[in-house]
Amino acid sequence: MELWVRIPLRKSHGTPTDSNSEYPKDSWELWNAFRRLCDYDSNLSVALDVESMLLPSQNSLERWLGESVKAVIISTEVIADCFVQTARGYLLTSYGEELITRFFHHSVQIIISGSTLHDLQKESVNITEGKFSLVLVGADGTHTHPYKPYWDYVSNLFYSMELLSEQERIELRYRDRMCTLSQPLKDNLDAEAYEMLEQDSYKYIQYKRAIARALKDRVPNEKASELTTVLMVVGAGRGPLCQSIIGAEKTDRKVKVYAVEKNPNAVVTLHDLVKANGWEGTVTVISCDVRFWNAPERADILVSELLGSFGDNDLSPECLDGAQRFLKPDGISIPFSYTSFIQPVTTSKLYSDIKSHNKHSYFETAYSVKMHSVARLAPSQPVFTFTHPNFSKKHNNEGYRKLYFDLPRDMGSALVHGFAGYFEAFLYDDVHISIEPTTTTPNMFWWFPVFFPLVKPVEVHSKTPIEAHFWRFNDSTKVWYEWSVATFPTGSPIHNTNGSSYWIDL
Ligand SMILES: C[S@@+](CC[C@H](N)C(=O)[O-])C[C@H]1O[C@@H](n2cnc3c(N)ncnc32)[C@H](O)[C@@H]1O
Repeated sequence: MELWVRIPLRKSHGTPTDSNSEYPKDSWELWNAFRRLCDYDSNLSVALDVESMLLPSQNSLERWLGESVKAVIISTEVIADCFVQTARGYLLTSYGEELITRFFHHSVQIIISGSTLHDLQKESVNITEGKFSLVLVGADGTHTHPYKPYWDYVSNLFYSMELLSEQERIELRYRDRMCTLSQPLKDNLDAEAYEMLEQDSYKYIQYKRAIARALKDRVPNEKASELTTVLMVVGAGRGPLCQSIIGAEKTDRKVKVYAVEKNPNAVVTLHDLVKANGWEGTVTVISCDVRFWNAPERADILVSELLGSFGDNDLSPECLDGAQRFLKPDGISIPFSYTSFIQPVTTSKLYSDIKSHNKHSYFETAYSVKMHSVARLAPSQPVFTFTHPNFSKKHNNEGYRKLYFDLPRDMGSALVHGFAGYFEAFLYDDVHISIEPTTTTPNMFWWFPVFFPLVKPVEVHSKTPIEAHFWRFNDSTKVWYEWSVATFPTGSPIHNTNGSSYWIDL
């Protein structure tokens, strides 16, 4: 059985609960109290009752996008308020337009309730003005159904929605589908994964830009015909970064490239690529794990793309620590720095999906997911930063961060189901790639965000910051993250202690 609870969309200012009334001022509190009593049962959803098109603040509405909202109920009276009578007839105002279209994007049903308020025979008018103009009567002056104008209102909003971009259409089938994070160090990527990876042309454009700048800075114009720059591609895959280097050769710099790759299947394709392009004199293919390779000479530039959705989670720090042995003391690493970010989110959908497995370890695992039904509760903040090369003898790749997130004041309370994770990487100078929402590289699609769930969702209030703790640990065989929330009065236990549920093999 599925139960949809009809909740009015209401939030007035002031304290969440008025002491004189049983009814909370913020109807989200009502919903939250009820589903908490039902232990966050995933068969419980919301039908939001829009009482007026004079809506609560954007921030408070935002919370509902992460909740399991199945329907939005709009009464004919509310819609009638959107018809403003003018000298030329009726015009529709844009109140509520954004709310309804945002719910359309989440496949929420719109229910029209109440009796019809427009006597269309008398009020037969043609409105063609403005964005929301509608025809209230058919060409022959009749309507097939008395609710047609209300249906027209809603469908007009639907048809005036912006079309999805090509990329959004491709990504539709990945929305809110969680996958365990790949481990390209332990496992070998298959041909399909390389195929997808290589389609992300914007990433390679940025690499090409970074490599060209680094080559020019390394060798001045007047020495371009004399000096040869040695580049090592660490984790060359099937060769697109070698192509970026050769493409960057338009800088007229002479280059010698070592392409190191540990996946024997990718190495076969890499050899073919070198042969097909006649690069034998420029590119040497090395079939080896870079951590155990003895390079015949030192490199000027290390080029790598060993980044996971959370930056360091594909163990780029550990691999590049191994590779910098053969980098010249003044050598360059592309990327030279990367940072992970987290932000607290409400996402009933992902929480229910994890809960359905009925296994504690699933709540202590990070997932890659194209988040869609999600409310981002506060701006993201940096967690771990790694810079390369790092010749300091003391450095280790463990880390700990305590972060405070403030909910917007007008948001009201919210439920945190976990954290969305992202990365931003600087390749060379200011050339960067990012999936962090405020600095994201447009049209890059290979990396989806990471989701770190919480075993029990944590309730937070706008006056109390969310206190999050993140750790990165390693031992001789693996790397893992631990995380917890210590927000008063609830908080959470530490997740994934000692990497008991989720880890990345070294
Ligand atoms: C994300 S893919 C990137 C491939 C390619 N550079 C590109 O950008 O299309 C990472 C590649 O690094 C390889 N790799 C990971 N760790 C490595 C290591 N320690 N030594 C050599 N190759 C490694 C993987 O097998 C994989 O082919």
